[in-house]
This record gives sequence, structure tokens and C-alpha cells, in this order.
Amino acid sequence: MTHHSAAPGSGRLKVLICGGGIAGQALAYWLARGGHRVTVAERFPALRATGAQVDLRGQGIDAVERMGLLDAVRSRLVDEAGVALVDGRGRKRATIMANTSGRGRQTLTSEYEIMRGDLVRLLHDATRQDVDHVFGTSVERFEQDATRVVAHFSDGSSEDFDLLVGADGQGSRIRRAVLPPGAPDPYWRVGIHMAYWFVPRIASDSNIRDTYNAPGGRMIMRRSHNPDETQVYFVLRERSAEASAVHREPVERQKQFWTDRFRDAGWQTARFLDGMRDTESFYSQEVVQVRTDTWSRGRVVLVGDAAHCASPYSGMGTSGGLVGAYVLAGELNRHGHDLPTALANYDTVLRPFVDRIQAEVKPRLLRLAMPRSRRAVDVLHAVAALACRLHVPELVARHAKEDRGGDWRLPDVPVSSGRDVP
Ligand SMILES: Cc1cc2nc3c(=O)[nH]c(=O)nc-3n(C[C@H](O)[C@H](O)[C@H](O)COP(=O)(O)OP(=O)(O)OC[C@H]3O[C@@H](n4cnc5c(N)ncnc54)[C@H](O)[C@@H]3O)c2cc1C
Repeated sequence: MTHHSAAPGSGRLKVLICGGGIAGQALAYWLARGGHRVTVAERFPALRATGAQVDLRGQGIDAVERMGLLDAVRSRLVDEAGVALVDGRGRKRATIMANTSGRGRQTLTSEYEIMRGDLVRLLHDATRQDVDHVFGTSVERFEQDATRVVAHFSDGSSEDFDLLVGADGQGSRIRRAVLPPGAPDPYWRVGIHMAYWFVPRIASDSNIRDTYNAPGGRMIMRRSHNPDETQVYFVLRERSAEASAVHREPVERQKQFWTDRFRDAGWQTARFLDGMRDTESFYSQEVVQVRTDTWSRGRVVLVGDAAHCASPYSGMGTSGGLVGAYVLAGELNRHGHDLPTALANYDTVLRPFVDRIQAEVKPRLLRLAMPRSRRAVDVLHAVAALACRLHVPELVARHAKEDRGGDWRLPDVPVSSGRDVP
């Protein structure tokens, strides 16, 4: 680790961000612009520019715009025209097109769909000059007193900082150390699991996302993001200890789990399972939200999924990380070494937005969209087909007053920490 100290008495802070994903890098961007000294420690040996397609919506788009990155994001958007429900023979039973009217709220497809890897690379390009990135290193533990936090790294070194930020995602270790003893389990479980990977694209893979329901609470999605690759998502309704534990097992065991559950699902399952065998891009997770009242303790604070993962079903996970980073950086720029005030304001300002995006996930609706019986799948398709013939989804989207983040607006915050930066 490199050693440098912040100028004493100035508003500048020496900050360690644990996790170089979306929220960590967005925070690094704003703090570096604010004149703070920032190190990002990422556990992965290189930039972790993997993952499937993510949405940017509402306030998340505003946050990207304030970073001056909207044009760069626009140039990397995935072309997804809409979402179709297909039957076992691939026939489209109902199609919901993206809302391109410029009014109301986005449908299932957002106006800004981008591959996670592209967004991570873009944020990295915007921060790499001004921030120390250390790859292949994680924070093993830390201790703090009134004047500093000491981080102990996986390479055996340790270093003092003014502030440690846990931007280490849904399974955050920093969060475990921040929550008070006896705090309730922060995971709010929806009873749904998801795996995704890439397979070679074939001629019939269009720019419409296909969604297929199989009995047993199983869903398969297919969407294509470039001329050569198609993303496959397997989604499973299951509340069992086995399903919750499998995501921490070796990848081969995870693949076996998904193969066993989906083997007889129909449609293009055989093709997708074939592609799963050789893929490098496989990722398996339980759909959870992180719900905790504690976002900070002393000189340690959480940002992004570590603080408030809203889950992929909110459509606001990535936007939430970008917005949280912006709000936290703004308060740190405003209050500098008065960390108690900065961190309390971060909580007060951001909390209503987080409550709103987390409330977007409605387990009852998700269960309805993933029926268990064949008959219920048929009913779902018939109702969806009728609704689409009557243009219900487009009308609802266009006439909705607000997008998913509600009427909460990004606050205006100082970009720099006062006198240190012109
Ligand atoms: C590999 C990957 C793929 C993903 N794919 C999707 C997707 O397809 N769709 C979707 O909606 N969301 C996906 N997500 C989640 C999505 O990125 C987040 O919901 C959202 O962007 C908020 O980002 P975040 O920075 O808070 O968390 P994340 O993007 O999860 O980033 C956390 C970062 O912290 C690093 N990290 C974890 N533990 C440590 C540690 N102890 N020390 C140092 N670094 C650590 C991780 O390697 C990662 O780079 C993915 C996340 C990851 C890590």
C-alpha cells in the first residue's frame, strides 16, 4: 500500500474505499474531484468488469449526467426494444414495448440499458488518474478511535485513514463489522434465486427480451446485447436452505443445482444448459434486499448494495448505488472532518429515496409472474395477451406520474471541499 497523509486541519480527507464496483468508483470520482485523497481496494485481481445487463432510471440517470458521463453511457447502450412472453414453441403470446414517448415511467425495459462491465469500465476510466486503485486486496479487519481508522489488508499491511467506506456489495464484510452485536439479519429474502451467463447468439435471438415460464415457479429469460452474445437468466421460486446456500458453493456445484432444477423446463433449455457448461460468465445469487438502520459507525460508512441493496427486481440497484455515492460525497465535501454531521446527513437525505426504491419490489406480484402450475402459466399468458392487445402496459407507463424513485430529487451539493480546490 502507498502511504500518504491528508493535510491536517484542511477539509481534505484520506479515504479508503473497500470495493471497486459501481458505487465504490462513483464515490471515488466525486471524492477525488472534491480534493480528497482516495484509495480503492478491490478484492478481485483486476477490474471486475463482468455481469449482465443493468438499468439506469430516474435519479440514476441524473447522477450519471452530473458526472458528465451521460454521452459515454449513451454510446454504450444495449438496444432492447421490449419484452415478450413466449410459450414452449417460442411463439410470442404478449409483447410489452419500451416506453419511448418521453413521458411517464419506463416499462420493464428502461431507456438506459447497459452492460455492467461497460459501466464499470467507464467509471474506472473517469477515476483512474486521480485515485489509487489496488487490486487483489481486501480489508481483513479494522479498528478505529476518535482520530483515525486503521485498515488491515489481506497482504498483511495496514494503514491509517480518516474514513473507511464499505462499497463491497450485497454480501459486505465491512457491514458485518459495522452492525451492532445482536442486530437483526439485514437480508430481506424474496424467495427467488437467479443465475445468468452468456451463450453464443443465434439468428432467431432478436432485440426483444424473451421471457418463458415453466411450471414449478421457473422462469427463463433471453436477451442479446451484441452481435455474438446472448444473456440467459434462469429464475427460480424456492424457499429452501439448499437453494440459499448453493450460491456460496463451488461453481460446478452451482451449475449442477441449476441443471437439476431446469432440465425438464422446455423451450430452449437444452441450448442454454449446453452453453452453461463452458461459459466463463456464470453468476448465481439469491434475490435479497439489504435492510438495515445502521449505515455508519464512527469513521466507517457503507455505500451502494452494502448499505441498501434493492435487488435486480427493483430496477434501481445500479441507480441506487450511483445516487448514494453522490449524496455521501456531497456531505463529505460540505462537512469535511466533521464526520458525525456528514454521515448523519447522508442517512437523513438518502433514506427516503432508498425506502422508495426498495418498496418497488413486491413479492406478491413476483409470485404471480412465476406460477407453479401449468394451468396458472396459461392463465398468466392469456391475461398478459389481453392486456397487451388493449395496450394497457404502454398506457399505464405513459400516464404514470413518477418513475421508480418517486419525486425525490438529487440534492445540490458542493462538488469540491471548499478552499482546497478552485
Ligand atoms: C460480478 C458482479 C456481477 C453483477 N451482475 C449484475 C447484473 O447482471 N445485474 C444486476 O442488476 N446487478 C448485478 N450486480 C450487482 C450490481 O452491480 C449492484 O447491484 C449495483 O451496481 C450496486 O453496486 P455496488 O458497487 O454497491 O456493488 P457491486 O457492483 O456488487 O460491487 C462490489 C465490489 O466490491 C468488491 N468486493 C467485495 N468484497 C470485497 C472485499 N472484502 N474487499 C474488497 N473488495 C470487495 C467486489 O468484487 C465488487 O467489485 C453484479 C455485481 C457483481 C459484483
